[in-house]
Amino acid sequence: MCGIVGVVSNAPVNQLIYDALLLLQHRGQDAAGIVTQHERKFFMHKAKGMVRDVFRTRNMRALPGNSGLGQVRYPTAGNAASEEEAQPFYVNAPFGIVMVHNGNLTNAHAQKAELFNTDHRHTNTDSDSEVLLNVLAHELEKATRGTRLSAAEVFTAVAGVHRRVRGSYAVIAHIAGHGLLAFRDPYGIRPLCIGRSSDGSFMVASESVALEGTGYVFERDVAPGEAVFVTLDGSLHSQKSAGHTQLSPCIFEFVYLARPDSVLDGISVYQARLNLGQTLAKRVISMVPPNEIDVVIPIPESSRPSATELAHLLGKPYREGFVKNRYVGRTFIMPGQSVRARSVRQKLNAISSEFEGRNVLLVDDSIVRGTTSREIVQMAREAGALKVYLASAAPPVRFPNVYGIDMPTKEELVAHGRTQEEVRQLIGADALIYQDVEAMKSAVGSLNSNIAGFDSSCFDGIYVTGDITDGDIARLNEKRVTPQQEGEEDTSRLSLPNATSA
Ligand SMILES: O=P(O)(O)OC[C@H]1O[C@H](OP(=O)(O)OP(=O)(O)O)[C@H](O)[C@@H]1O
Ligand SMILES: NC(=O)CC[C@H](N)C(=O)O
Ligand SMILES: [Mg+2]
Repeated sequence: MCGIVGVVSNAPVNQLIYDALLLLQHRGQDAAGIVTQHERKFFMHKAKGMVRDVFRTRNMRALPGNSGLGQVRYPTAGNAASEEEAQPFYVNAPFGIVMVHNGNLTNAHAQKAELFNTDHRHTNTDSDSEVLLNVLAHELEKATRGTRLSAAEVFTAVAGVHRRVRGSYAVIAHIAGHGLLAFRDPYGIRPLCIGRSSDGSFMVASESVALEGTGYVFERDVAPGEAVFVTLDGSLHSQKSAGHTQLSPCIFEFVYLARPDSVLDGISVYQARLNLGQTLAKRVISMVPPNEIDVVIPIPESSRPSATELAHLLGKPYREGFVKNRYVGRTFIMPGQSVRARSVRQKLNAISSEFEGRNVLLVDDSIVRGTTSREIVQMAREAGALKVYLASAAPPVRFPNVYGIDMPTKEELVAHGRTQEEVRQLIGADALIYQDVEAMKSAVGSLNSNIAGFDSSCFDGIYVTGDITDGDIARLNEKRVTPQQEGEEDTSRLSLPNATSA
């Protein structure tokens, strides 16, 4: 995941894009970038870091113009450390295009070769997004050969992109002098929505929170396989540009990635998390007698809605036993395992009085590598808990994600190849209760009957774009450079002796 935003307005957009990126910061903390357009010229600033650190006043002043786009990056392809892979990406022909991408292509290697061998286009990084931009540019060149650019040519080009690329892609591109283009892959794996302000200007963004927080009114989601083109004078054109489409959003957006105050594809993320808490309550009651639980404690931040609902249904007090340092970012989306492990204790601290002499039920939204849960269970014991039970509002994460979440190999997932009992021992809990896969799908799916299904591949191994083989996964990881590969100690796989001696 990453956060993306694009705007066509009749007033300067630099501050507006900055504000929207701040509202999407939870989707990417590694790099940020903005491009604006003024008199057919693009102005860009991008760098590694969070939005507040990347944009100083002098950078903001150098972003003039009434249209533009931006991104916050969470690297899931190429080199996490590379400044050059921060987005937006730019190509000068045809017309001049800048683009931001949320998602991951699963055939970037093949497209890169085709770009080089057949289209004679050079890409200079290992980013799949640079490949995607060059495919778009090539298709736009083909569609406009000998004609002027209008919405029809733009949609022909996007149809060409759908024919060539596979994987997940929510995209916003700006074509110099012409307009803003947004499109979503045929499965709508990553979210994208569109809104309008009272003065008639448009915003396209990953999540509705970015619209609401900047004074825009949510209008609708971009449909899977649909392309939307807003010309610089503010007229909107849209067309379904992909053949077969089937809305199958990533269920992990509802579990963890998105902000709870967003509504994605007609589903309130907050309500989805409450529902997950309800179904989890049934599992908890079947595994731990409620009279053995004194208190329900969430692991901040994302598990809170599920934990409140769970506590309510169990009839147990809900208490805040951990305080989160708000200046430490989200641990799961940090690149590199050792930095993630260190961050858990920097980020969360226990309030001993909530634990002393009590049997506590800790609730998290998901257990991925097990980094958070193992530390937290130890901290609860150190704070004086008698029994420490752990419940996860999501089922075990057992399969790699290829659509833009940083879970590239199954080996690093704590539940891969292990029984629930083995995971419990590793984490050191007295009981471990996971959500059931089907219960998760119906808890979220019941909130919008128009959604045929979800991409739940990290839980069930079913990839909505078709079979993904171990070879594909290995190839996707071939070009990845993580901080570990740049010299950090690799502690990505939890091992049993460490866990039990703790
Ligand atoms: O098993 P793990 O590999 O540790 O990953 C899972 C944890 O990571 C996330 O928290 P994070 O700190 O990223 O964000 P949050 O504050 O939104 O909960 C998630 O909410 C879990 O707590
Ligand atoms: N997670 C994402 O959406 C990342 C976009 C792109 N694949 C990158 O790594 O930069
Ligand atoms: Mg968390």
